Amino acid sequence: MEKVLEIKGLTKRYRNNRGIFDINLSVYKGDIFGLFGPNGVGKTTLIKTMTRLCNADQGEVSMFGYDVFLQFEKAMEKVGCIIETGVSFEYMTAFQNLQVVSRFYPHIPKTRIDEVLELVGLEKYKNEKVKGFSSGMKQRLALATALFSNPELVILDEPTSSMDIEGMIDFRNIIKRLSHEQQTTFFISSHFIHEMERMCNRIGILYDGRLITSGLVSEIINKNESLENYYLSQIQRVRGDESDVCFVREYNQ
Ligand SMILES: Nc1ncnc2c1ncn2[C@@H]1O[C@H](COP(=O)(O)OP(=O)(O)OP(=O)(O)O)[C@@H](O)[C@H]1O
Repeated sequence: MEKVLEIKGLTKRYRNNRGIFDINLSVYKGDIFGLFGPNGVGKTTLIKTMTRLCNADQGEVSMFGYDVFLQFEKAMEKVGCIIETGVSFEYMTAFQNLQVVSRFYPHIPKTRIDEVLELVGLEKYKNEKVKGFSSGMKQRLALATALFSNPELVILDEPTSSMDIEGMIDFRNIIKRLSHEQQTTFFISSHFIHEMERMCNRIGILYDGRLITSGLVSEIINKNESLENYYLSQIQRVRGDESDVCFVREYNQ
């Protein structure tokens, strides 16, 4: 298996002592890796630190064998990202926004604009200004931007947070198709555990800034009824007390 992304001992501590601590993980070609965790556990911090949007205190990150801190441009050459919210120009149409993106990739034919708009289901709205888009439509446009250059690794931070059920299903199908047909590798953060279970083949659980466990979703489901059960058992393990977790279980019955 070809390793596309490797993180070793990555630590970023904010002044308030929050952050991410000693993160170690590997992602392989064609993986759909899900970084799961509730609000505020450090998903965005991890993504920002591994892509150098934030300075790391310690640790190593390599993409395609290149050190992100020492050979940034080489490491990021085949990477597409949406971090926090995708940026778009509100007074331009979806098509014009992608025309702006296309200027950074002069070697890619302009026909790619229509191709990605169709891929994310925005072809009908391509001549509409982004200011009239719903937040789910903006997330689709952000995905089109991230996929424009046909990257081999796509890093997406909470890409479906504003999408409706159709948007989420479309999103899942796009990701699965690209992973299957083109061996595109995905690193996706989310707090939607059921979505992760359906979409990802590998998962890591972040809790209080620490990666408390990671593994293949198929193996986890075989041993536990669901990813949700597994998550609860892992939280219980690290917390060492059962009370809160039992409450969540009972409440769901
Ligand atoms: N610039 C900053 N300075 C200080 N603390 C920060 C900063 N950015 C984030 N934090 C804190 O670090 C922790 C992790 O935040 P982060 O945004 O990475 O979490 P997250 O898992 O992405 O959350 P969410 O799912 O709500 O987006 C939080 O407790 C947050 O308050």
